[in-house]
Amino acid sequence: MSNDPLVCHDGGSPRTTAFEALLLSIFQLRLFYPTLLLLTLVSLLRLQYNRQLKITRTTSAVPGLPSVPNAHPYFGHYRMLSDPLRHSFIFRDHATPSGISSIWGPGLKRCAAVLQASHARLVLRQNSQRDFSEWIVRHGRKSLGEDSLILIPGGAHWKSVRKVVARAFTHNIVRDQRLVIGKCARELVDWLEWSCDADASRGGGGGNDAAQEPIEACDFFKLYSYCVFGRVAMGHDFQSIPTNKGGIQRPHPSSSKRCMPPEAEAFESIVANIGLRSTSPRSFMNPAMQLYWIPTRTNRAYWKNSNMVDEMMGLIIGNQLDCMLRSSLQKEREKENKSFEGCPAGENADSSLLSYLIQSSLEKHFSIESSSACPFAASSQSRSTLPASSSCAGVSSFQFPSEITPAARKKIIEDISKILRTLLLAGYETTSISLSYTMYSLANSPRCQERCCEEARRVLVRQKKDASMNSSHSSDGDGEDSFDADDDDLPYCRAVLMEAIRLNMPVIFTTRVISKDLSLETGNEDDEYGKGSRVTILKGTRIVINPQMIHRDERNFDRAEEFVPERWVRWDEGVGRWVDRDYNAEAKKSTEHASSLASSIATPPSLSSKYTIENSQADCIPAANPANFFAFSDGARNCVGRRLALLESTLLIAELFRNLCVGFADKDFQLVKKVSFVTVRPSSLPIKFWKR
Ligand code: HEM
Repeated sequence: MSNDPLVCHDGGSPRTTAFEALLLSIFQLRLFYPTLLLLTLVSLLRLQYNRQLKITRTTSAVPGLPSVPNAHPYFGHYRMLSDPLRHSFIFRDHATPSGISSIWGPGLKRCAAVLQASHARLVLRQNSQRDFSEWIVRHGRKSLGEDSLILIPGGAHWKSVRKVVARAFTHNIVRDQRLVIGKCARELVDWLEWSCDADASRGGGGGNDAAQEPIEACDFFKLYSYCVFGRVAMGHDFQSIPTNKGGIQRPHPSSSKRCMPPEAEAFESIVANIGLRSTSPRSFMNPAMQLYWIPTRTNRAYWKNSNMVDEMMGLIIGNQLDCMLRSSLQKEREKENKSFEGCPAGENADSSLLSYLIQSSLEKHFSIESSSACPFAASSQSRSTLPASSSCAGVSSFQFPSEITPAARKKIIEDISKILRTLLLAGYETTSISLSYTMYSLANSPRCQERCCEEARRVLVRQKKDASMNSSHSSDGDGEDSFDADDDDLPYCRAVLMEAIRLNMPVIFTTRVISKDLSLETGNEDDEYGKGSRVTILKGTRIVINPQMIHRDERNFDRAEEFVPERWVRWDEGVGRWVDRDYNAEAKKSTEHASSLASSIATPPSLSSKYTIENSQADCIPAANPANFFAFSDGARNCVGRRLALLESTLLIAELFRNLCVGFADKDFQLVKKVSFVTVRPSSLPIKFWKR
């Protein structure tokens, strides 16, 4: 028997009571209208989807240029381009002979992609407007602050923030940090050498064939870049590189992931969070991922990590600021001949880039607020401590004050904390990924490892000789020699890094929105476009620049797919060292005396005769044009931390290879990459080191 309440069971026709009829109508209304609404929505979405599909498949984003087919209707080509190795063919195969194609960006944004270095250079040098998706900007700003240099699209505001940051990264300021960086490199290599000995004593033996614990390259080099960032940019030691000090046995570098300081893990999780919330389609529909105040597990973890990073940065910046204030007061007192206790012993007010950031930030506040309230004007109850020269007149007459108002102190700490978050995001992973790619390239090239070793040993010997003559040699205090050199002293090691990131770039791609119509050449002599033909790309179009594809194109570099550091440097017999190659001078010389060029190549010293043939083949490569190298981008919006990245990576390469060799833990290793947020990294790169 049916239990349906709407059926009469007395044998007659079904009857409904008034109440049941009401229920029925509500039930019907309830389902009918939402269903109707849903169906309408789905049809509209389908219509829109088909429209976009038609547009993206059939029309060119930039008229006059070949279009890359099969764009995703909502994400354009961005998703496809995000893995430059797998998808590079869609640029090359669907471009004009001079390498320009037309693509759709997310939300049907009009984009042109360029492959030729001269086009990329033109775009980067003429424009400083970069754009990210609304979602990335929204979540990025939440985590990195409103004024995050990376996220500001361009314009006057970007210029003023960039000025503050760029001042802390000038050539000389970064160069002054070489001893601090050299010491970090020495500590990391000391740890590795200790692990090689430990492996050997456990029966692993030495050399390439020995069984050793594999080291995950990215995790391992993160410890180094975190250490350098802490000491150089913040004047703080995070102790991310384990030492044997204090009698505690350090772990093997194969477990480097577990050595990450908690603040570094917290920061990484914040960065991963930006990526998750702003690039995953599932997150867009999930209110708990979009609204930070909902007490979900992800949001609670986010706030916990964010507070941890804020607290750590607040403490470090506050200490440095107070120290600088005390120093300033000390100087003032000294002038007045009064004794005063300044910074505690060992604390140096001007030791790190942080001091320059603080100073630039003070100057910025100072000049901005000079017309209204000066941030350093002491409150009514405290004495006026501004030195006479630091009146609120402007930057040029700036002198560090000895006291500031509590509100100004808080503001400065907040501002610098945001700048440091951005620098950490931009500099920490990029450097560790670059070093990992360098190990990948060197593991494939024992020949280049040997040349790095030769250069590192030679520079160290010369350094010792110079030091014994001047008797001002600095040692790291542990009886080990570390480099008192910068990357200009180690051109071969620097060339190795440049060549490694030429082939494998840590940053996926960059974009510029062009501010005025741009005319680019589209053809060559023997193609359908013809030499001299041009296309006009309209103002407001987004230009996509994928450096790795530009770097791997024969139009821009000879033997583009090969790892040949010698394209950047040559051996100079006269000075007895590697020197940077002068592309323009060599290009001129080669057209004038083509035949005499090969015979003019000097033979560099070698540790063995093992690689004689390969070395001489490498030495014959034409010079690379540095203007075609975009790993740090170009123009006004290039990488602000380039100097630091080059210095820290070069010093580590020299320190590593003077006594060690690198190889793959697995002999059949194949590089597979993964995209995370804005970087492309090896999904895994297990390597091993052994002593020479
Ligand atoms: C090998 C390591 C590095 C690589 C490959 C790299 C690469 C890049 C690239 C490609 C850009 C984008 C520029 C553009 O859009 O045109 C960039 C921007 C930036 N980089 Fe680096 N970078 C590295 C290390 C660093 C370091 C160590 C720092 C600082 C500590 C840093 C700070 C920045 C900042 C702040 C920006 C944004 C500049 C702006 O928008 O004006 N980078 N970097």
